[in-house]
Amino acid sequence: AGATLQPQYNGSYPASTGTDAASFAKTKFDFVVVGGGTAGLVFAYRLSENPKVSVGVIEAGQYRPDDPLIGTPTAGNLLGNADIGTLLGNPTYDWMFQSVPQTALNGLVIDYPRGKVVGGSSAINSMIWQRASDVDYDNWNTVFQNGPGWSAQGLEPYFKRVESWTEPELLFPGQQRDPALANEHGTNGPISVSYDTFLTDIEVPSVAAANSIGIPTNSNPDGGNETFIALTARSVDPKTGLRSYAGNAYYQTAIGRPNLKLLSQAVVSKINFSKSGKSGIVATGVNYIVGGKTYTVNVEKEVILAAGSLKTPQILELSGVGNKTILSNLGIDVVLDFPQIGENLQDHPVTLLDFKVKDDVLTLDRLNYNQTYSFEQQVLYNTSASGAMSYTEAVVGPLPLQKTVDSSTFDAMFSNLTATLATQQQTPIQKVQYAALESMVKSGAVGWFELTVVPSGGVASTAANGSNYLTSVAIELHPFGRGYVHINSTDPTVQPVIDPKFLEIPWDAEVLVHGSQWVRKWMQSEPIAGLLEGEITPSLNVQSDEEWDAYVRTAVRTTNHPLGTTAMASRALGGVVDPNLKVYGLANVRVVDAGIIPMTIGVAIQSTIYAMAEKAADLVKSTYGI
Ligand SMILES: Cc1cc2nc3c(=O)[nH]c(=O)nc-3n(C[C@H](O)[C@H](O)[C@H](O)COP(=O)(O)OP(=O)(O)OC[C@H]3O[C@@H](n4cnc5c(N)ncnc54)[C@H](O)[C@@H]3O)c2cc1C
Repeated sequence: AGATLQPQYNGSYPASTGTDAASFAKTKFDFVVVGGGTAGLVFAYRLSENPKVSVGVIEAGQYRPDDPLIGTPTAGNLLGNADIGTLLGNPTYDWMFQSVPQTALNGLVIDYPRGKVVGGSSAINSMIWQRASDVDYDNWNTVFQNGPGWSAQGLEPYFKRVESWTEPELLFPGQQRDPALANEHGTNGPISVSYDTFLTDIEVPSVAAANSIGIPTNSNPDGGNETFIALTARSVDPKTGLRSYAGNAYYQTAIGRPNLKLLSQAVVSKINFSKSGKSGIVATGVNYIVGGKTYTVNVEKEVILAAGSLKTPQILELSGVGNKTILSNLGIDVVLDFPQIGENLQDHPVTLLDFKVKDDVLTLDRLNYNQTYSFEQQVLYNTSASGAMSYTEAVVGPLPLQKTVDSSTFDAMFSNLTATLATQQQTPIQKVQYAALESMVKSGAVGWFELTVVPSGGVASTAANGSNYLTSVAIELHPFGRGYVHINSTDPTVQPVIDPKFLEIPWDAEVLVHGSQWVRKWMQSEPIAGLLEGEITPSLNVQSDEEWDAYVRTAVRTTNHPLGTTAMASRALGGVVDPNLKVYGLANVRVVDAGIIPMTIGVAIQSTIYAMAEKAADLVKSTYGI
């Protein structure tokens, strides 16, 4: 039994997208973009708007237009446990990286899904579309010294440029129809941004329960203040019900341009450099592997690295740009000693709580065990792009820490934090980050931990057939932990070593402990409490702070927002790219992906990445007057 979606797309994919490995190598490109993912495709689309500019994109994954697993919102991601296939953990779509065993999590290994398909992670993500509070972007200007172009105000036109926004039909308890919300959004951009038109039985009572314990509804979370509970936007086209992502919204609409070529199923292994000219270290082209054979494509102007925060550092290191000790140990010739590359890895750690929901309460689990319902919903989706198959997570709530812990707990946590940080050796960038974080958390005006609720089970524990569940989630938005990603092999197909160092700073564990406790309290509040049979995971056996701490350390996962590994910051702070996204010390290499974000922001990161890539395209266009 299960939904009737076809498990795999059976159509024939173009073997390539109008090019092949050998002819791509012979083409003259002004820009070679490494990675046809979220940011890379935005950049390629914008640069190739000018027919005189030639752009070549190299992507490791396949081109899968019209794939229902990618397109159908509920299909590949939320219902990953159903018999309709899954995007995550499926090598056709996912690099399926894993972290090293986490020291503070008793050796737990964290799964790191990353999109490996045209569209990158935007093809496999959960489609939540959020904008952070102004302070998070203003920090890029002030704290990281990138200038006013990188601030909330400087980025605003780019957020709008990305979007075709449709206002919400449904409203949550406490939500007003705020005209200011429309002013925050664009109406002519490639990505369709909309809101759920279908809810299960648990979202509205969850929001009402949060309201009843002092968390108001935010009617305009995109207006510079992300905090409190809100109906979140999502990257779904309301007319077709399909995921709107870099693959279909950007690349597919530009596929006919003769000056844009995308080579799929090709893995970039290194950038080639020349040091002989007077311009310093100049990228001359890149090497890529197709079918075991290495090809070289030359570049006229620039190499744009857009392989994502976990792969761009690997490509730089394989090319001789990185920490000289790591490179020399692997026998790689050092082109540029750059120890900050791959450092400063940050992410949003998360813990989950599963609750059993009463039998007559609708959750998405019904799609899994009730064939009549799932057939009905499939027909509804196919005919009107609506219903359960069109669902994405709707409830988000970045809460200031002070809303979830009392002032004496906050003070105790804060003094422990200060004591921990005092014992640490900090890099220049950490020093300014920690000072900014301390002042942000003390202000009580920034989201520190985010709640969300998923109307299905099997997320934290295995769902029994025929039963209904909800999973509520506590996400830490501004952790102090800093990890790294580095190579330990010269083989470009071997995944780099990923160590997010989750919860090594005790404060980060305390935030998740108190966040999880708050989530339990939320679920024990009416009206959501009346719909629940009880807590399954971790169960009411877990009560004391120590028991919660032990649970959290077995249950941490990533929210899939790794960033910061090629941080945009001044050179004095140890930044890797400058405000034009150029790698310091290299004449013509830029990074345009999540790696440039210097510090975690208080929301999911995709809309920020799209906006950043739009801005990057403008910067490059103005550099060359194109
Ligand atoms: C499972 C999941 C759920 C998420 N949910 C959300 C959400 O709901 N909301 C939100 O805002 N964000 C979400 N995110 C985060 C967001 O989608 C990503 O942060 C964002 O898409 C990353 O964009 P990017 O351009 O940095 O990298 P990517 O989009 O990952 O692009 C990198 C591309 O480079 C390619 N590549 C890498 N190495 C090579 C190589 N050597 N040669 C050739 N090609 C290469 C990859 O295959 C990929 O296509 C989620 C992410 C994941 C993985």
